[in-house]
Amino acid sequence: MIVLDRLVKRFGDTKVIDGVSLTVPDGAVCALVGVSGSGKSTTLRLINRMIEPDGGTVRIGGVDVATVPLVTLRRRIGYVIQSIGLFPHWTIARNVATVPHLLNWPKARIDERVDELLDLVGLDPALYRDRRPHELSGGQQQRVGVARALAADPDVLLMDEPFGALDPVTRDGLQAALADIQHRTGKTIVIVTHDIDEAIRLASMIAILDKGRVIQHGSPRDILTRPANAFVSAFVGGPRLGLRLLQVGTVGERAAFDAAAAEAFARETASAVEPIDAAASLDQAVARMVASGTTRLPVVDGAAGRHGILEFAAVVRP
Ligand SMILES: Nc1ncnc2c1ncn2[C@@H]1O[C@H](COP(=O)(O)OP(=O)(O)OP(=O)(O)O)[C@@H](O)[C@H]1O
Repeated sequence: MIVLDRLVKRFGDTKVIDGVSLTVPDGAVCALVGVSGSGKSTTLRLINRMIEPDGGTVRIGGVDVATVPLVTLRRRIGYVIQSIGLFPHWTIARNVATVPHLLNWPKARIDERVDELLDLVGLDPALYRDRRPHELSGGQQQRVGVARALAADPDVLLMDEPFGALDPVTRDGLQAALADIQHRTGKTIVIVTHDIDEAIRLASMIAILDKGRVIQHGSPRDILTRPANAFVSAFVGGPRLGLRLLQVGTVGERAAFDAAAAEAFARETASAVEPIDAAASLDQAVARMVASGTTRLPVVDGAAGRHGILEFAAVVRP
């Protein structure tokens, strides 16, 4: 668990962090969102002591980070930034192994770890291990940045606009890869983004910052359905609010599972309509409906062992 307690940071006369308190549970993905200059990056950098606070504390797993030697802290906290910062003359393997080298791991253990991590971020070790950074695309380099941050198996991953510079297709791919990595490793992740859609897609909790303060935090659904004030409402809402609400709702919540629905399921699947998983989001369901020109989809709820049907009318019901 990461606990930020009444953090304050001044640069000159300006208080850029003004009493930030926030608790990020183990295994959560917390997105810090807000407009430019609201203090997102500064908050992130206070967590791993890239900068020191003027007031307040950061505790990770109950330990005040101010009491932990910096080398130990860097090992326990992975850090990924937008501009990647790979060493250009080093191979990809050497870049990924930056921290294990510092820790003097034996060569065989380093080699094994590098291959495991390249696999994890979706880069074939045999193809990429011995290349230099300039022989990779921006998206591939960013994957290497994530692998490097995970090298010493940190409990916490801090990410500062990691996908900001990428084209939408590459960004989608990397967001999915990150969600998968988080699912498999259970890391606690704090990610800075100014993109509320990225936050909704990746995060289990969102903290909205404005002028160095957390003005609201909660699940993506809470933030969308119960914005604390007009600022949050304008920030998360606008013309795309309806589409964002679809992202935080699941098929299972809106599908019917009674006897009639089970019969409709059988009819639809008999005519070769592919069922959708009850855990899928409603925007995925609507996308499928639009693409296949239908207003109903058969639904499989694997967890509860039942079949049902999702009608478009149930999706748009308030
Ligand atoms: N080293 C520094 N010296 C002086 N002022 C700084 C320093 N770092 C940040 N600031 C100021 O602190 C405020 C918060 O900056 P921060 O980078 O945390 O914002 P942000 O929300 O991450 O913004 P962005 O989305 O533009 O990256 C800004 O007004 C910035 O100019």
